[in-house]
Amino acid sequence: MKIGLYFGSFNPIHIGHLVIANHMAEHSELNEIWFVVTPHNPFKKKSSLLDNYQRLEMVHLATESYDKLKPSDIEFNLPQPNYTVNTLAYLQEKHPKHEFALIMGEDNLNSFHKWKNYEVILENHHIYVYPRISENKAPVHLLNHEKIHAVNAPIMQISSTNIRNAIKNSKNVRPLLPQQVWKYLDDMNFYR
Ligand SMILES: Nc1ncnc2c1ncn2[C@@H]1O[C@H](COP(=O)(O)OP(=O)(O)OP(=O)(O)O)[C@@H](O)[C@H]1O
Ligand SMILES: O=C(O)c1ccc[n+]([C@@H]2O[C@H](COP(=O)([O-])O)[C@@H](O)[C@H]2O)c1
Repeated sequence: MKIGLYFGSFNPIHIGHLVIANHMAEHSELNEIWFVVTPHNPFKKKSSLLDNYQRLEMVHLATESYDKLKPSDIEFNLPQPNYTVNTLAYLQEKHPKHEFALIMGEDNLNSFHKWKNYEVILENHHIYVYPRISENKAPVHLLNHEKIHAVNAPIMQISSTNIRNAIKNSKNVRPLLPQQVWKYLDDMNFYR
């Protein structure tokens, strides 16, 4: 099977993430999309992060009615911060018959050349990149790389950071989140 790995902090998962994952599941050769919930992105501070299992629960609630979208807690027991190259090696060993590709927004491709062993990732995996509005452009050698594929997915200007800030300021964020995720967040008083 061809699996698209959608790595993220998902703090919280929002409809921007879901629209992209569903687009990839329906309009590419990928059979399934796995949302890999990252305990600790090497480039981000951990302080504003909800607990791993609470973020995983939100991904579970968001994806449970989609056959091709699955949550993954594979990074929970791997060393932190989580370097994607290590997770990919672990996954490939665990599932030798699957072919793993990465899904990432243009914002992540801009800094991809700073990721640990990014050349090794590119040697072994295809990367599907979808458009996001960002100030920087990715380096040309990456944009033209044979393993990097641009995907014409819709652009949604939503971010988890804006959602967290809006909740803190008592704004209504309900349309930006899958309904079950909003209810869970609200019941648990998250991000207030
Ligand atoms: N609105 C969106 N549309 C498409 N992709 C998105 C969107 N928001 C985030 N992504 C992508 O989803 C992946 C996981 O993102 P992440 O969990 O960091 O969400 P985020 O909204 O960017 O979070 P934060 O604001 O906390 O940095 C990344 O590859 C990121 O580029
Ligand atoms: O491997 C790296 O060096 C590396 C550097 C920065 C980010 N990543 C991963 O990229 C993913 C996207 O993270 P985020 O927080 O932007 O959703 C997440 O899984 C991070 O662990 C990985």
